[in-house]
Amino acid sequence: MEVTARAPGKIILSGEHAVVHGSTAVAASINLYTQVSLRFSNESNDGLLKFHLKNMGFEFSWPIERIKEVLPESGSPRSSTPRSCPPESIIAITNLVEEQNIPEAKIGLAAGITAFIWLYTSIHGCKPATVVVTSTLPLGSGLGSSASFCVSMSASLLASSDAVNLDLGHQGWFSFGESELELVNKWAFEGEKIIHGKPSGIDNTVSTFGNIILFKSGKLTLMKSSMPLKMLITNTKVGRNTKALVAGVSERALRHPDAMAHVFTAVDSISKEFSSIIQSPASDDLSLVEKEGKLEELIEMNQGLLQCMGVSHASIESVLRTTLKYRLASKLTGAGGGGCVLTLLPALLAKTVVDKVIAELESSGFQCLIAEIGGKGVEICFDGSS
Ligand SMILES: Nc1ncnc2c1ncn2[C@@H]1O[C@H](COP(=O)(O)OP(=O)(O)OP(=O)(O)O)[C@@H](O)[C@H]1O
Ligand SMILES: C[C@@](O)(CCO)CC(=O)[O-]
Ligand SMILES: [Mg+2]
Repeated sequence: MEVTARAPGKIILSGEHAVVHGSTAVAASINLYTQVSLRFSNESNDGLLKFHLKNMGFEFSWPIERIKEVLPESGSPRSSTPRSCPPESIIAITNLVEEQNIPEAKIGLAAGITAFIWLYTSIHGCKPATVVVTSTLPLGSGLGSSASFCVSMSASLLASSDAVNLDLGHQGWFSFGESELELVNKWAFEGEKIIHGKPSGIDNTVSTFGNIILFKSGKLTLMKSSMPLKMLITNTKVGRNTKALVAGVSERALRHPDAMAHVFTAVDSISKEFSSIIQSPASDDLSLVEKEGKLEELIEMNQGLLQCMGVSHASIESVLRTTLKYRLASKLTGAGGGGCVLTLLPALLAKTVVDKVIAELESSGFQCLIAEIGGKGVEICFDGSS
């Protein structure tokens, strides 16, 4: 039997970085996905754990016996009890990853492969299998590729474990029940910790549950927007690493605790106001245009505070200057330092203007897309019946 899971990427509308320090943030799923397929091999077969990154053309494999030797604890997996990877296991897994001789230019993948080995061996122990990953998300660009990788991985592993009871006769994509989703989210968070260092959990949570969410200190509230939220996403194509950016903000907060506490509080207020505006119905008191005007101001204020945290970048500033020429408000999304920028496209904005902004951004070498936001979270399907 083959089981496949797919989990969406995300945009953060307000509150990245500050959310790691306890502030409120607002995030939405987008219609770009990571997909993971898992098929167990016959015990008598080649005795390998195979891991294919299909888009990138990489095929890695480890003899099961070698994994048992390096990770003796993997003999007793506990799929229903999410566990953090202890430092000694990180060292052991790093050895397994290094044996694969990943090219230097792709060394960022090592973190994802480490998370895979931890999740696989913790949930399934030492069974031979083939795991194939495909993704339509750009990696390391702020759209939550690491979280959607960890969520789709955890979902495919759990769907084929004793921890969840599923109807194998299901046709096409279907969703887990609430308690299974919670378990997927917890395991994915353990994977994110390996990739990110100190994640807030917002990325894996929105990838698991989909929708638009309000998130604070590990707790989510599902939201419904009462207004259209059309977002232009511009990828600066400047590579960066969330772990390093998150650590940089924490170091700044240690150096200037008072000032940074005020920055985080200001972001908290911005996220709360943002969520109340998008949820409140348009009325005579506040028309759609007025609501959009307020959101634009909050977006600009949030970007200013992100710059204050030290996570903007020349490429991000360049996108902001271009969109400002068209009176459009933008902010970085995700960890910053490059990666993607969000621009609110007001509902009544003429298509000719949208086309012009996109043309100008793309002529500078950036890549634009308009994603659908707030769709479903993680889903699974059996035997390619999608
Ligand atoms: N499809 C994938 N296959 C293997 N590893 C992946 C995949 N997607 C993500 N990763 C891992 O996640 C890393 C990127 O995560 P990172 O958190 O830096 O960026 P992001 O998640 O795209 O952006 P953000 O965290 O700002 O939303 C990659 O370097 C890799 O280790
Ligand atoms: C930068 C950050 O706030 C969001 C990354 O998408 C990190 C996190 O919350 O884990
Ligand atoms: Mg990430």
